[in-house]
Formats: sequence, C-alpha cells, structure tokens
Amino acid sequence: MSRNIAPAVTHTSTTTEKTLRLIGTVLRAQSGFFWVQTEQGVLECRLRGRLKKERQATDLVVIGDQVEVMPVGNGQGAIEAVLPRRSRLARRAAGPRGAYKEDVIVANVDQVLLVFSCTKPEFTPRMLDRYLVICEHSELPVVIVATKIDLVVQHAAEAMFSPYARIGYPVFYTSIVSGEGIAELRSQLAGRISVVTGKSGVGKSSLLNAIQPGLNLRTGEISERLTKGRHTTTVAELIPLDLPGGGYVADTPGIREIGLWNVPERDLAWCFREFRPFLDDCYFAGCTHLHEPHCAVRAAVERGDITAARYDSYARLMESEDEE
Ligand SMILES: Nc1nc2c(ncn2[C@@H]2O[C@H](COP(=O)(O)OP(=O)(O)OP(=O)(O)O)[C@@H](O)[C@H]2O)c(=O)[nH]1
Ligand SMILES: [Zn+2]
Repeated sequence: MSRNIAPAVTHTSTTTEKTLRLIGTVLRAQSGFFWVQTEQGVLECRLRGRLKKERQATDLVVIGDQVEVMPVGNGQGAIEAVLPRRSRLARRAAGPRGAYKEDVIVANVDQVLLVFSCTKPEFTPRMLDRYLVICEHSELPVVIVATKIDLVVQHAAEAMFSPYARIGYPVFYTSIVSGEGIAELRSQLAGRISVVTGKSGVGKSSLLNAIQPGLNLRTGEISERLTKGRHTTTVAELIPLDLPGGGYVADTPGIREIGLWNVPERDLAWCFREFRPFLDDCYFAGCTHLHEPHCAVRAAVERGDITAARYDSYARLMESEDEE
C-alpha cells in the first residue's frame, strides 16, 4: 500500500501555495477574466472552481474587490478567496415576482463624486437630489463637485450649491480654466476608490485630466497586454491614480444608468438626510409627508428648516413624476 506517500506530497504543496498567495484589488472584470493589481504587478486571473460554487454567480467578484490570488506564472493567477466588502455600489433591478435583485457594480467604494456644472449644461438640482437619494440608500459617502465656476459669478455658484453644504455634503468648487479647487480634489481622491458620475458635458473628463494628465475614463486602458486578442466591449474598470497614497477612479457604464435605479418609496424620506430629524414626529406612523395632517416634515418646510426645492424633489420622486 502506498498510503504513506501521497498525503505527504499533498501537504507540501498546500504549504507552498499558502506562502505564494497575494492580496490584490480587482481592476477589471470581463468574460470570466479578472485583472488584479498585486505587489507583483497586474495579474490576469480566473476564479477557482470551488469559489464559483460557493458564491452567487451574479456578483461573484466585481471591480474594487479585495481578493486572495495565487500566481501561476506568466502574469496569470487564480482567485482563491474574496475578502469581505466594506461597501458596494449596486443597481437594484426588478427581479422575479415583483422582488428586487441587486447587481453589485463596484465593491469597496469610498466615495461617489457627483459632478455638476454651474452652467453649460444648466445646473439641475432635481437630478442632483436623485443621485443623492441613490447614494444615501447605498450608504455611500458623497462629494459634490461644482464645475465651470469661471463661467458664473461667485454668488451664483454659491446659491446653487451652498444649500447642499448646509445639509452636510462636502462641496468642491472647481474650474479647469482658473485651476481652482483642483489641488483640493486631488487630495480628496488620494488613497480612495471613487466613483465619478454626472451627465454629459459637465466636465468630468476635463476634471480628471486636470487631476492627472492622460486620465480619461472612457478610453482608460490598463495596458495593451491585457486587452490583446480579446474582443473589447465597454467594461467596468478601476483606473489607478498616480497620487501619494494611490487611489482609483471607477469607470463603469452602469453609473450612467443611475436614473433607472429603484429606491423603495418607504425609504425615500430617509434618503433626504435633512428630513431625518423630523421623521419620528409626524402624527401618523407611515406618514408619506405628502398629504397627511400634522406632518413634521411639511412643518419643517414651512419653517424653512427644509428647503422648498428639496421637498419638491422628494414629492416628485414619491409621485414618480420625475422624468428628467
Ligand atoms: N469654462 C470651462 N469649461 C469647462 C470646464 N470644465 C470643462 N469645460 C468644458 O466643457 C466641455 C465638456 O467637458 P467634458 O470634460 O468633455 O465633459 P464630460 O462630463 O466628460 O462629458 P461626457 O464625456 O459627455 O460625459 C468641454 O468643452 C470642456 O472644455 C471649466 O472648468 N470651465
Ligand atoms: Zn410626515
């Protein structure tokens, strides 16, 4: 019987495997391949079969995930484990029988940059409010970036954005023409995973280029080697920042569909953060803050503790009239 020999060999190889494992960040995921930033550079990885069985197929591994990788040589590796996520940006989509399912788009998001221009295109507070609802619902920290401040007078920019600063959101006033706010934003991005979003033309690419020349989300490529021979579609990816302490910005097509995300009505008032102190004081439990008598939220609007504009955004979202 050769029973004594085989286990010893297995044991040796397990020990070797353990010492070779690296922790890395998933930069890109496409067609079953994952590009993982490790201390040995970027490795092209596949999932261990065992992992596929253990976790749900939809959001097995996404960009931003911290993973344990075993290098197998030739710039390749195998993902052995996924570390717990500290946050995630997910899209809620209608699932079977009226239920919701969640598609995780980016894991371990530290902040979402909501980019809005003071003009060209016109500032749209209702759209900002809707983005804020989504971030609050996912409990993701928000940074509001006001762009093109060189095109308006200072008090006009402040009239647009200071209501948001007053309710506790950090606001960065920026211009790529004057350079204002760029250094501050650069330090805000350093060492963090950031999602950048905002509608077309607000100046996202210009801003990122000012922060790091050559940084362009839509054309961002990790390296030529990683895309050779594969058919290239738009995929979510993390783009490394060349800043002290590193950091990444996420380029994800999913963010552009943010307007389609669905936050349940009962959660909506809580997602307007300045409403929260009043939510327990309404006369009716389950108050929608739309028509009920003795509503503490509407009383706060009348007193000026909540702005009419924010309340209006809330009411429109509740009545699903927001089509913007
Ligand atoms: N005056 C001024 N113009 C700016 C500023 N930032 C961007 N722009 C201009 O605004 C236009 C749109 O800027 P982009 O950076 O392409 O906007 P974007 O948000 O990346 O647009 P999409 O790629 O369509 O999503 C360009 O003509 C920029 O030169 C700014 O701070 N001041
Ligand atoms: Zn109420």
